[in-house]
Amino acid sequence: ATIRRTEPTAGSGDSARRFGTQRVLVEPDAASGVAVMKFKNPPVNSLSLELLTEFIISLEKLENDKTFRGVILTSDCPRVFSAGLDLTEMCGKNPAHYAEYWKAVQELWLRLYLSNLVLIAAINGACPAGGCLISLTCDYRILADNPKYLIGLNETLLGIVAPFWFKDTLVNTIGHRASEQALQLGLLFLPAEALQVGLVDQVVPEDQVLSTALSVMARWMAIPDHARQLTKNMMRKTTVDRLVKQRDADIQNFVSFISRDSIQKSLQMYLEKLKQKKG
Ligand SMILES: CC/C=C\C/C=C\C/C=C/CCC/C=C/C(=O)SCCNC(=O)CCNC(=O)[C@H](O)C(C)(C)COP(=O)(O)OP(=O)(O)OC[C@H]1O[C@@H](n2cnc3c(N)ncnc32)[C@H](O)[C@@H]1OP(=O)(O)O
Repeated sequence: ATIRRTEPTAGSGDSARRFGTQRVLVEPDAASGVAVMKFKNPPVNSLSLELLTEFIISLEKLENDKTFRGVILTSDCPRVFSAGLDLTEMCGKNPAHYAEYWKAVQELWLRLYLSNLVLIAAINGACPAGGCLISLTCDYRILADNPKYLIGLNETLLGIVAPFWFKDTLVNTIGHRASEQALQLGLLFLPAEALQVGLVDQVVPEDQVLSTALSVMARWMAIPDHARQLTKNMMRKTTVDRLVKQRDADIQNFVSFISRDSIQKSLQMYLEKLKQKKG
């Protein structure tokens, strides 16, 4: 994917010069050092290999540009933050594809979880599974107060299992017992429930999600970067190292698990159910 620059919006000067790729729009504001990164992979921002790749490229570009200290992650698709991993990448393909795909999922999580940037999730839509994982890698989560916008790691509902580093990320956020129950039951939380269990930090009216994210960002960016980054690293490095130490084994584990006939059947049935839902 190539990074494309788009013309700055009228009268906005350089700081609003947008860039991005086909599926990841980046609206940087150099004056504040904050960029808004919007997923644009309609209809549901499913995390396809292309979106994962573009996401990693755009994140790396922002991390390498010292103008930017904070990034707000949000969706350009209505009603959905991200539907999670793209199910079509995990069924009906071959082991080599599964390995390539999973490596990209690992890479995105590794880069987000230990990012030196302040990352705030402005969750303006449904946020299941892989979408929830992305929000969990952020430093702060704001969810729109819409009962249709459920959030959680619902993998067991599909007959699959969230890998240990998904689990670790959830445990680090809501604690062990709450995670144990949420993961086994594949819980999708309503906004008020997500707030109560600590899965999100704030629930606000839908039209205030971005403005709230911008004001929270200002608070986090008031902290000296180096001290905040060292603290974030201290909090998260043990969790990250668990995957780093066994990335290849994790890929092999994913490939053998996802390739099982029973798992393939579950995923196919789940995809069919999603399509029937519309009928
Ligand atoms: C002990 C450990 C052992 C092993 C573990 C190790 C390895 C195993 C690991 C396995 C993987 C685990 C991690 C998996 C993470 C995931 O993210 S799996 C994906 C889970 N996602 C979901 O369950 C969400 C499914 N989608 C929805 O619920 C809804 O689509 C929505 C609420 C997000 C939006 O609803 P609507 O706006 O009504 O849209 P539609 O449902 O009509 O969908 C529109 C369109 O998009 C297709 N689609 C939806 N979600 C996905 C998806 N995730 N991937 C691909 N495609 C998706 C849907 O089928 C519709 O398609 P069309 O009908 O328009 O063709």
